[in-house]
Amino acid sequence: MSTTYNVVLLPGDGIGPEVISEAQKVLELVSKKSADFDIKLTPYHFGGAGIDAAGKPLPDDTLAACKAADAILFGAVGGPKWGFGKVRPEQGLLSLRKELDLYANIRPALFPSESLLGHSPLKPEIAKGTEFIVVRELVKGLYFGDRKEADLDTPGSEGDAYDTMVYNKNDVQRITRLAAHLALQQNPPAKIHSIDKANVLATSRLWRRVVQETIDTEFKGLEVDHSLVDSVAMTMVSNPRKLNGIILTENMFGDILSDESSVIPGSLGLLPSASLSGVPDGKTRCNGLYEPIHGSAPDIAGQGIANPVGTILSAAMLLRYSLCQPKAAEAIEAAVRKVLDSQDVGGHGLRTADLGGKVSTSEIGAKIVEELEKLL
Ligand SMILES: NC(=O)c1ccc[n+]([C@@H]2O[C@H](COP(=O)([O-])OP(=O)(O)OC[C@H]3O[C@@H](n4cnc5c(N)ncnc54)[C@H](O)[C@@H]3O)[C@@H](O)[C@H]2O)c1
Ligand SMILES: CC(C)[C@H](C(=O)O)[C@@H](O)C(=O)O
Ligand SMILES: [Mg+2]
Repeated sequence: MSTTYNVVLLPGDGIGPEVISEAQKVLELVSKKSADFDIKLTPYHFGGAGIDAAGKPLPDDTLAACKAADAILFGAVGGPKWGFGKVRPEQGLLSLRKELDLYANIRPALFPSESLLGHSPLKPEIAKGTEFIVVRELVKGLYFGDRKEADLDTPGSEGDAYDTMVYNKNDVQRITRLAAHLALQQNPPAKIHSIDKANVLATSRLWRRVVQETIDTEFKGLEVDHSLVDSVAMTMVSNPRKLNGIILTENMFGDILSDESSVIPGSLGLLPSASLSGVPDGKTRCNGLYEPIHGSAPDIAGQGIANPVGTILSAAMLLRYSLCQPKAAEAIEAAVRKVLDSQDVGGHGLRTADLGGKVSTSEIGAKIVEELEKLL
């Protein structure tokens, strides 16, 4: 008997709906071709689209559907229409991560195709062979601590504002365990690079000690080193292979370092992510939200030129981690690689504008679907 998986689609704002629509076609094909399972895809309002439709970025029916789903595929939220006012699209994303306790954000910075090397702004000999996965703690830290907005309008107000970074032992232990789990899935086990700012921050001194103790007591034999975030930001673009393995870090550092990592393969539009509430063992279905690491890109929204690869690779992660369908995930990754490696009529790679090509979002999506059809 065939299983039906319920996947919620959150297209969101800006280029979100454009890239989600291509990933949707990929998941529909996987569903059609499988004898064992069906994927039911249902869209809901979220972000700015949620504010417009229901007055809040995470409408009640969207939250209820996400809680009941097997997985969520998300595009991006935000944009100048909603700005940085009291009700912001981004608040919906933070609430959803918190509501589902999606504490582990996995952001692989691997080359989906070696043929991209020539497009990386880094010299090929520097970029080649870079393979690391950023594991970012996602529900604590500066994003969720006590905060105060500045009052700049009341005469006499000093206009002070603050955000507080809070971590406790349990927060650091559980994300370390997940990073160790991912390290152990590689052969030989990957090295863990824990990143902090222990020379300044109390939360970082807690982080460094608990990471080390968790590895020493529960994962003997795994290698871990500790570095400061400022120098790692430099290493990432000067000698990125030094970071091969697992980069383990807190919420804000992980946000910044993962965008920086997209420079290595050449575009922010290429990188996928999974946000999980538990360890992905490939057997137990794991409630998760899957999204490209980029935002709503207001500068190119509506032009049909956004790169959908990061979202399509996020759909592959969804199949692997939440639906336990590794073969379908591998087929999608192979189809993406095939398309990025192939040439269009002008002799250039089949690429969107961010990678120096002229192909549209939907043309790349259709080509990936065509290749996938041959592999499933
Ligand atoms: N997960 C999310 O929903 C998410 C993530 C990051 C930023 N945002 C929001 O997005 C809005 C815009 O933020 P930003 O401009 O700083 O970051 P952004 O990631 O949207 O864009 C940064 C740059 O990368 C380019 N880019 C991004 N994705 C691309 C793609 N798929 N193909 C080709 N080019 C791509 C954009 O054109 C832009 O030049 C803000 O409101 C921000 O809060 C949302
Ligand atoms: C939109 C914003 C809240 C979000 C974050 O900072 O986590 C984004 O930048 C991301 O990387 O998913
Ligand atoms: Mg970000």
